[in-house]
Amino acid sequence: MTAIAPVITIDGPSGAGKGTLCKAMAESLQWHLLDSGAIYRVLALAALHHQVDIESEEALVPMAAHLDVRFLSVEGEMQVVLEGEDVTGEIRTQEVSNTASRVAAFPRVREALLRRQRAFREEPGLIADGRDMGTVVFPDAPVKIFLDASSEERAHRRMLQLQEKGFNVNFDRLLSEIKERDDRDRNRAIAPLVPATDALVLDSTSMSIEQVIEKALDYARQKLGI
Ligand SMILES: Nc1ncnc2c1ncn2[C@@H]1O[C@H](COP(=O)(O)OP(=O)(O)O)[C@@H](O)[C@H]1O
Ligand SMILES: Nc1ccn([C@@H]2O[C@H](COP(=O)(O)OP(=O)(O)O)[C@@H](O)[C@H]2O)c(=O)n1
Repeated sequence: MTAIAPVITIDGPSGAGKGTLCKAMAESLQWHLLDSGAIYRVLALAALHHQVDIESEEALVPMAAHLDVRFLSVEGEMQVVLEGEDVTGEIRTQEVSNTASRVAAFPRVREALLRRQRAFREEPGLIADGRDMGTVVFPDAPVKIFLDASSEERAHRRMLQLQEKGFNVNFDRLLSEIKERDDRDRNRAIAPLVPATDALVLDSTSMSIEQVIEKALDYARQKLGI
């Protein structure tokens, strides 16, 4: 039997710091990176571009199955290309964030995206960022981390991040959107946002980025014996 590449899954709610941690771990270990949220975001954007009804699972499933998306690495940064167009910035807007969490609630949409996500599993290993990486997509992953933080802290982080990118954002609106999205992600019938039973739960509310990276890398190295 061929050995399959190891996976480190990082799941958690919006703004917990998953993307930041995954990028740092992928760089440190020189492993591949899967940003599964970006796939749901691209699907949401494609639906908006093509005026597909985002309430219609029927209409979304074929889009998900045939999504023409490429993830490129340009000077160490991920570039997202949808149907030949660079949509790296556009998939991070609040409208796309909210639409992504709505299309992600449909079971057959998730099913249609499973194989695409699993294809990222390649040697020497994969760092997988999302909501259901440890529970559904890679249940056999040897290292699973669930990264959390209070909703206020996450909204604050997201506000600073969006402001840095030049977006004009209101904290109260951001907080209520984050809570609404968390509720939808946590309470959906399929692949809800919940820590895997064998995940290390890390609350980053009072931790710096450096502390989170150090703790996660120590834990992963110890579990993998590397
Ligand atoms: N422990 C932390 N303390 C303070 N800010 C953080 C921390 N972790 C991440 N951030 C910042 O919060 C923002 C959201 O982080 P990100 O990695 O995009 O979260 P997620 O992928 O979970 O939505 C980024 O601007 C990031 O730099
Ligand atoms: N594995 C995943 C990843 C994202 N998603 C959905 O996609 C949305 C956007 O994911 P994201 O990881 O880019 O979101 P942020 O954490 O960056 O805010 C989430 O709110 C989820 O609804 C999902 O359902 N499953």
